[in-house]
Amino acid sequence: MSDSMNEQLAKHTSIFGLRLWVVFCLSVGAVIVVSLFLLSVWIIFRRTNESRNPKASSRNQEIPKASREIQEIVIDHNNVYSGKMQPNPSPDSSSEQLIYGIEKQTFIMKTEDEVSADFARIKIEIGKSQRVVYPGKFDGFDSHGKAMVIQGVSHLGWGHWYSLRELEVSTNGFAVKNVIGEGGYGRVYYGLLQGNSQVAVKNLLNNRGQAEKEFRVEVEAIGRVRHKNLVRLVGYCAEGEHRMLVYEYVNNGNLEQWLHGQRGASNPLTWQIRMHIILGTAKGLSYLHEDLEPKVIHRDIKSSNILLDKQWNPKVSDFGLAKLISPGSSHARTRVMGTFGYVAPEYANSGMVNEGSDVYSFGVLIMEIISGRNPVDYNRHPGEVNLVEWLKKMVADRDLEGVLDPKLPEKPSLRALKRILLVALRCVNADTKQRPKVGHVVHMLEAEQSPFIRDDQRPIGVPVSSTRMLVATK
Ligand SMILES: Nc1ncnc2c1ncn2[C@@H]1O[C@H](COP(=O)(O)OP(=O)(O)OP(=O)(O)O)[C@@H](O)[C@H]1O
Repeated sequence: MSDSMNEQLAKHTSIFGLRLWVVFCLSVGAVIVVSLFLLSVWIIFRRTNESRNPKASSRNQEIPKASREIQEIVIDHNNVYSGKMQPNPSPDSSSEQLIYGIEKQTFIMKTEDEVSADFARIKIEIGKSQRVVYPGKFDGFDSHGKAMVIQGVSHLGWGHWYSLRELEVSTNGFAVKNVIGEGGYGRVYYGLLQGNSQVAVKNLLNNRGQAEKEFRVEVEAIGRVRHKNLVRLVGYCAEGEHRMLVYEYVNNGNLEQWLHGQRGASNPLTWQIRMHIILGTAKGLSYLHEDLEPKVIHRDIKSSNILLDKQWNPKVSDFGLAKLISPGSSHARTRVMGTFGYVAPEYANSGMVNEGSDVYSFGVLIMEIISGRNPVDYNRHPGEVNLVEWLKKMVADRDLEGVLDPKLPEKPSLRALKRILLVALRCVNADTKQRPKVGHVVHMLEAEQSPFIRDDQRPIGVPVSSTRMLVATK
């Protein structure tokens, strides 16, 4: 049977005298090639169609009538990023800065996937949105990313749309005496709006389109969130080239000033306040990582980005570098950005960012809060320059009390110190998979700060009655 089949297959055919089995193989190959060709033609046709008419791809998503205007903005947003890897326009950034994120770069790279993830997210958010949209006032961004604002005050779904004039009046014409801070992306002014609400107005530097990007990232990352431990973005302004972000005013400075600056020198933070700040920061972060979809990775957790109110509640600020990660993705690949000393090693090496990178920075922040030392301090002895390395060594040498900030008014119990050091060390674990989730950190810290503080947990030299006094008076 098989012999006769072989014979048949070996016979010569009329097609160039080729044997039957050769003809057979050639036919199968030809069918495969033609199918692949047709498939690719179909894919190209679909892509061209979608890029010409993005609405067509979302035809099946129901978008409330009131939100159509925002959908237009989304489309323009997509144009601005153009769906391609953006080259770094900063010619002077050295490779060292690039790897370690010593200096903030002027661009945030987005891959095509990230852009479409953002795109999809915004559409979904808009679909869900119950907020009122004021049609006909804001025309979104034109294809060059410039805001097209029709005269007067307008609103964009969430938050308040401020006119430049309104913000000028509230900040005394952006007076120097109103400056409350200055970051890599612009100056921050104190403002008093009509109705006496206090705000902080961040006037974004228009550095090769950076203002536009910072503006969009912050609005996308925190425009929609409300949490006691996150600075609230109350509105924004985009007129002509101007891009401004308007936040709730947080009235007690930032943590860096309290740990390393004048404020803390005369009135250092107590152990309880420090623990309260750590817990609140963890809660804010866990909200970003675990309660939002897509989750938000802050990427720049550091003491100057932790603002404090008079009750010592910490509020995480500065979402200009935030990254959104869609459900199902374990990480995003981005340009390494952040602040030297706080950036997780794997992120610095590979550009892969996920919650673990924030957890690492948070671990460094805990160490900074306990020790009162900067994450990197070149004024110290060689073995003490890097806070994480120094602290690990101190723990290995069993000199736990040696890590405490000498400015602390009173020392904590050894047990409380051990607990918080353990949390910090776990957060900076070199293996990102071994780091805890921030939600877990919150549980660990809450267990530690339970009202039933045992005697051995009481700060050294502090009577029982004052142990629970969390809010110190200044
Ligand atoms: N909502 C706010 N309320 C009160 N002060 C604020 C507010 N936002 C910012 N500030 C002050 O302005 C300073 C500058 O803020 P900004 O976020 O621009 O920069 P930064 O985080 O200090 O630096 P960089 O952006 O370069 O990392 C803050 O450190 C803080 O002291």
